[in-house]
Amino acid sequence: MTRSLFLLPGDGIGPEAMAEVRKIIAHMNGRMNAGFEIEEGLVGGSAYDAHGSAISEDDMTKAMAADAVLFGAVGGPKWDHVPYEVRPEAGLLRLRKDLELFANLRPAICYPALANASSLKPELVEGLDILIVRELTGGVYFGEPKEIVDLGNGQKRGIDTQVYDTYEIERIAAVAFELARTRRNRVCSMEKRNVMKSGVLWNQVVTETHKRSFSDVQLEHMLADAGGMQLVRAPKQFDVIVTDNLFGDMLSDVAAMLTGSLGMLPSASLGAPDAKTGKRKALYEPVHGSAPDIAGKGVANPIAMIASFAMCLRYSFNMVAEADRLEKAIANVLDQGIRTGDIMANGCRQVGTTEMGDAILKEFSALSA
Ligand SMILES: NC(=O)c1ccc[n+]([C@@H]2O[C@H](COP(=O)([O-])OP(=O)(O)OC[C@H]3O[C@@H](n4cnc5c(N)ncnc54)[C@H](O)[C@@H]3O)[C@@H](O)[C@H]2O)c1
Ligand SMILES: CC(C)[C@H](C(=O)O)[C@@H](O)C(=O)O
Ligand SMILES: [Mg+2]
Repeated sequence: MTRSLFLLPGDGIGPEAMAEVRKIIAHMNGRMNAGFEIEEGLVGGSAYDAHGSAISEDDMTKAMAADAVLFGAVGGPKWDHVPYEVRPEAGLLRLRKDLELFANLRPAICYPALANASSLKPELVEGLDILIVRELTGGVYFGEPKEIVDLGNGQKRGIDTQVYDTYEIERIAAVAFELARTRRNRVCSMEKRNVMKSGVLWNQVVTETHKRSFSDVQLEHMLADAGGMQLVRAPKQFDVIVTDNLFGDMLSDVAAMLTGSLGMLPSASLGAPDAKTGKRKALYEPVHGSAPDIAGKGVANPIAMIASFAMCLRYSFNMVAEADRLEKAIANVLDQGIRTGDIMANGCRQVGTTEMGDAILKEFSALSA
């Protein structure tokens, strides 16, 4: 059996973190006969430097054809002044849109060993396990018009448009409710119906979807600004949070700090299952960016990238035992007091990206023996 993976390491710390996943894949192919077939492409600034666009048509075709895409990170100051249409982030947005990856799962789990690394008091985050389900192909990210117009009087107007159709809200709500059933059975939907028409519709459609098909799940609605406040006041009150593209972007960065560092948060971006094969397009990416401030220094935390690969094993290949073991390996390494700089604490041993990756691979290998 072959399993095709398309790797897009990207820019900054993306390639550094991806190198650690590549080692795990090689181990799984060698020792477990996993049959991963890897191809690699360029995305973001590195693609722009090579051919003037944020992703080539050839690489888009490969991403479309692969069983799963693993994505590092894109962006950085070097490309701050390239045209907006070909900026590094445009490559990621095109992948999400063209592969129709509408459901972005962003779990925020506080590993017991990291309760002290969070900016919140340890008792607020100990045992935290929440899942942000972010709508990923709609809203203000993609709505038209999206432009800067010259008003002719020395003024310009920047316009972004928030748009949501019923079906887009229904399908993301259904994903959240289904996932809640496998967890603690609670969903909190966040929007701003007090100021946004799209928020009014979001609230109505989530309520109707719940009533129609998921009334066994507990549903709560919260205004997104209050939701942000509640996330830092008492984060453990949440199980699954479902929200739109922009609120989901912001709230997941907030949730990242509950877990200790942006370097800890993985994500899975999933499409709808194919009607015939049941297979879904999928891209796995850490929540963090290219971290220009630490890129090239070999100090980045590779855990978000490795945990994204664990999500890939679970959601794209149904390799649930392997995914569990990889996550357990991460937890064990943290328990041993091994830390990258972003999660460093007193009495722990600080290591670089490669050593952290090696330690996780060693533990994973031991757990798999
Ligand atoms: N998915 C993506 O590719 C993605 C996501 C977010 C931001 N970006 C892009 O990345 C660039 C930088 O953005 P930013 O600085 O706002 O966000 P960032 O996530 O790159 O960095 C924010 C802070 O977190 C730290 N950090 C992030 N990941 C880390 C890791 N794995 N280990 C240790 N520390 C880590 C960084 O050092 C930095 O101090 C921008 O061009 C932005 O558009 C890309
Ligand atoms: C890089 C950027 C386009 C992206 C987003 O805004 O969705 C990032 O911040 C994320 O969280 O994945
Ligand atoms: Mg973000």
